[in-house]
Amino acid sequence: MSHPEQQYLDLMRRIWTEGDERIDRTGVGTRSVFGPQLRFDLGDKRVPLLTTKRVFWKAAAREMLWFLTGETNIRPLLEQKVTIWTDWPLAKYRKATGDEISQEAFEARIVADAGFAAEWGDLGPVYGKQWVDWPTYEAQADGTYRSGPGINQVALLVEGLKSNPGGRRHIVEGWNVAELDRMALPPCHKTYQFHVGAGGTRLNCQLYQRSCDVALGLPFNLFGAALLTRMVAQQVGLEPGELVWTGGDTHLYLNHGELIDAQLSRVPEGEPTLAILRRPESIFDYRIEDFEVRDYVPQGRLTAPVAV
Ligand SMILES: Nc1nc(=O)c2c([nH]1)NC[C@@H]1CN(c3ccc(C(=O)N[C@@H](CCC(=O)O)C(=O)O)cc3)CN21
Ligand SMILES: O=c1ccn([C@H]2C[C@H](O)[C@@H](COP(=O)(O)O)O2)c(=O)[nH]1
Repeated sequence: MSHPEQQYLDLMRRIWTEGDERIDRTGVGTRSVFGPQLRFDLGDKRVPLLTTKRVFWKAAAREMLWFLTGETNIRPLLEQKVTIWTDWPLAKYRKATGDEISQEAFEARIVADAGFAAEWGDLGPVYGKQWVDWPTYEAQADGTYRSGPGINQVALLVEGLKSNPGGRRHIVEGWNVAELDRMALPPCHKTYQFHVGAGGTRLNCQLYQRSCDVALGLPFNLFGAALLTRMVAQQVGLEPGELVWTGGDTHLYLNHGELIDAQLSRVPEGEPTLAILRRPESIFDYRIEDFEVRDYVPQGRLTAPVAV
């Protein structure tokens, strides 16, 4: 049987050799395929964490925990030294002020100055906001609308899986059409659907990712989705089942060639596992210390520039 990671490498090779080339929004250019699928068995604590390069899984885990807090400001991420979201607020700040501040100085200022963070560190109503506080509106007698209570999709998901495991509506959705224009980036990993299988014992998850940066984003997104599935499974008392990942526009940036050549020359080895050390009271009470990755011996780090 081939290593599960081989699916990732095969996808990478297929996009690089057969992908359709185009100029994308960022101006960098991509090769792209549409609609691929990857499947990973999450049983026996297995986790889709790439071994053909070092993936900073703690950054992905901290990002996932940040989503679950409903937070949309990058400040709490930066306080934990997670810098993957800095580029967007930084570009906006530079453009608005003409100040060519360095990334490090911008990040330091977001951490040091709450007022500055409130003004420049927010990404708009992205993932976290939609997941745990999807806005609602209530019609008034005079025909106007006022804000209603937010909807916590994640809490409803956990409740729904417990009360109706056979349900076909276990979905967490990030794509709030009415608010897309206020988001720094419309959600990429936009839909998570959960499914209870294997005679009611296992929790499966399918993630639909409308747009995927295979070299930089996908390694994080796979780990994040597996982590979310594991947390939800633990909360509802199910064994982890399968993670199905489906991509929309699934691409490689043209300036990622060096990383791609290096990674495709490597062979996956080992079987990392993810242990959750504690069962918190709720899906919202996990901490980074609760997660331990074992048997992770990745090959060397590979870096590539992120397209903004
Ligand atoms: N073009 C693009 N690709 C993405 O993957 C992406 C975006 N934009 N925009 C929003 C978020 C931010 N994400 C990112 C951004 C940067 C890295 C990145 O640079 N990763 C490096 C270093 C990670 C680290 O130092 O912690 C890596 O080697 O994986 C990964 C995911 C995923 N998303
Ligand atoms: O979690 C994420 C977030 C973003 N991406 C990538 C996918 C694209 O390369 C860009 C987003 O650009 P759009 O023009 O909005 O599609 O970010 C990712 O792979 N994973």
